[in-house]
Amino acid sequence: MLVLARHGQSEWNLKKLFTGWRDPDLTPLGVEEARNAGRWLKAQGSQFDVAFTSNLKRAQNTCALILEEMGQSGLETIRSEALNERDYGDLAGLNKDDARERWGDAQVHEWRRSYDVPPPGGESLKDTAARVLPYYIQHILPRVMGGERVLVAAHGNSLRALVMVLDGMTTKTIASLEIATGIPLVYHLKADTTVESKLILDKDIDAAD
Ligand SMILES: O=C(O)[C@@H](CO)OP(=O)(O)O
Repeated sequence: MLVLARHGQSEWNLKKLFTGWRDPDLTPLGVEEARNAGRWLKAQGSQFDVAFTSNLKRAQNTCALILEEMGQSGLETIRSEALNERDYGDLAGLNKDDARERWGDAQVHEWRRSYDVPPPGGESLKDTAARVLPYYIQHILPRVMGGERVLVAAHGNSLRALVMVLDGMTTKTIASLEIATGIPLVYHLKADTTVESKLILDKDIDAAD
């Protein structure tokens, strides 16, 4: 089992600022989203053998809150900057609405969602994939294929890079993929490492207990 979870809402998500490698913490809502993700996973009967997260605190804290809700605080947790958010370069810290006013909707959308157009001074999704995928193949996938239940708590664009490959999306269809904060994606893989099943663990799942 491989569970991908984007961090809960961050302070800069709330302020609509490009974040990238900057390191804001979760908002109170983000903390609640992370805890809910843990509750839903627990209600589903899931447990983990290892967790991976980035070098940024919004993902690390999301990881810790999920594990805490599952009664698994202290689980082996491996941090790597390979799982960090896309580096937003010169856009980091700018307001997304202000950026649209300055450069236009189409240009800003291209920087945010195209596959291979990098924001000024930053990484395209292709550049992000060039560090996320080797890390996935070398460090995460062997543990999933070894039968371990693996949590990856990371970021919108580092997870888009991974989901693109898992779901067999193209450089065009990836442009419309959005990953919501705090909604776990639960994958089971076949022996050939392709996807057997995918469940989006959202609020429709009954987690009353
Ligand atoms: O600002 C960021 O780092 C990311 C994720 O919040 O934004 P976007 O959705 O624009 O890629």
